[in-house]
Amino acid sequence: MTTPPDVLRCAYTELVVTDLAASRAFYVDVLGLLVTYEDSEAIYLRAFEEYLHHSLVLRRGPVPAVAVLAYRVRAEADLALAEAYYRELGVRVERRPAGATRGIGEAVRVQDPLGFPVEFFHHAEHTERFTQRYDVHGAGALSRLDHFNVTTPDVPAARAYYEGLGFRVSEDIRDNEGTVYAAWMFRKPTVHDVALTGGDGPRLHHLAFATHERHQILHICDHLGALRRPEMIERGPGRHGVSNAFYLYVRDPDGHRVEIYTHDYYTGDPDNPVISWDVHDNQRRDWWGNPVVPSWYAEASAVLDLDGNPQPLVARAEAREADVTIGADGFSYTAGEQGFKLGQQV
Ligand SMILES: O=S(=O)(O)c1ccc(O)c(O)c1
Ligand SMILES: [Fe+2]
Repeated sequence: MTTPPDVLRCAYTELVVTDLAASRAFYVDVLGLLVTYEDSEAIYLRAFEEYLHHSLVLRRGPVPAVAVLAYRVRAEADLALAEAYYRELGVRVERRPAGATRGIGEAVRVQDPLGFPVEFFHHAEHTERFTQRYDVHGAGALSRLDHFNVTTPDVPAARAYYEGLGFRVSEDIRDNEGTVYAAWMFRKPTVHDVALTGGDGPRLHHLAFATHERHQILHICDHLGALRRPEMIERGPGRHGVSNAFYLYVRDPDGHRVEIYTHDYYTGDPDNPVISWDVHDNQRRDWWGNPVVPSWYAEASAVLDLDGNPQPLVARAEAREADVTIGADGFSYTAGEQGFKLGQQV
């Protein structure tokens, strides 16, 4: 294989939304993202610590979907490496001129081997960084985009593909028979830039923004309560087992899933130990043992191909986590000195 591009981190995604005003109310008024630019067709958003033009684009369209998952690369020269790497993989590759996406320089956009629309860019327009603009921060104050979580049928194959791009595994979920249900992979020195969730795919399971404080996550819950929109809270707040992050999952007006996430850990040393969880460990997905709601396993966002058409799904052939943990997490167990403790039954 040719040399892969030097990926720095996950950088932005573009979501197709059916009601731009309703989405603006959710991402700006509730989640507190900053508007870098907006017009009648699209809104370009960033979080408080971000100085590139955007980390999220909302584009008005007829069907909710994901138009691109974009990674920033270290230098402009990495674009040629990306182009050669993906041409050697035999997938569709497009060069995009600067400005093809507002605020983004020249880019390489591909349909990756897993079926996802993925873009690599270096140059992007700089804008004001609001790190200390506490006069503007709401109580929810998202600081930066943290990761993508993608649903894909074959987790080991997806892991090998991302390892080819220089990503490393921080944690995974597997069973004693060797089935891998999920894996977390990183370029920036945190738990992940991308997580691989075993399931029918390609789909986007969620995008995640980081906050600095747990109280900011709690405020978002209180804010949704005040709007009488508790149904937008899908899972959490809680403490993850994998990643150790404090988390909340909310669903936007189109059902796109957004995680708000804080307190994971540093992974930057070359000997960072991989943590493997037993799929039956009732604390893997919620450290307090709370069950995972069935919709969290079942639902995810469609992704578009490079022509803007929804990608057909490939069914997962191996066991599904929601099946092997009976219900959401009923009859799971947590092994320990006291023997097995059964998880909550749904
Ligand atoms: O539910 S898990 O603890 O496996 C988990 C860990 C980290 C994440 O970002 C996530 O979405 C889910
Ligand atoms: Fe996540």
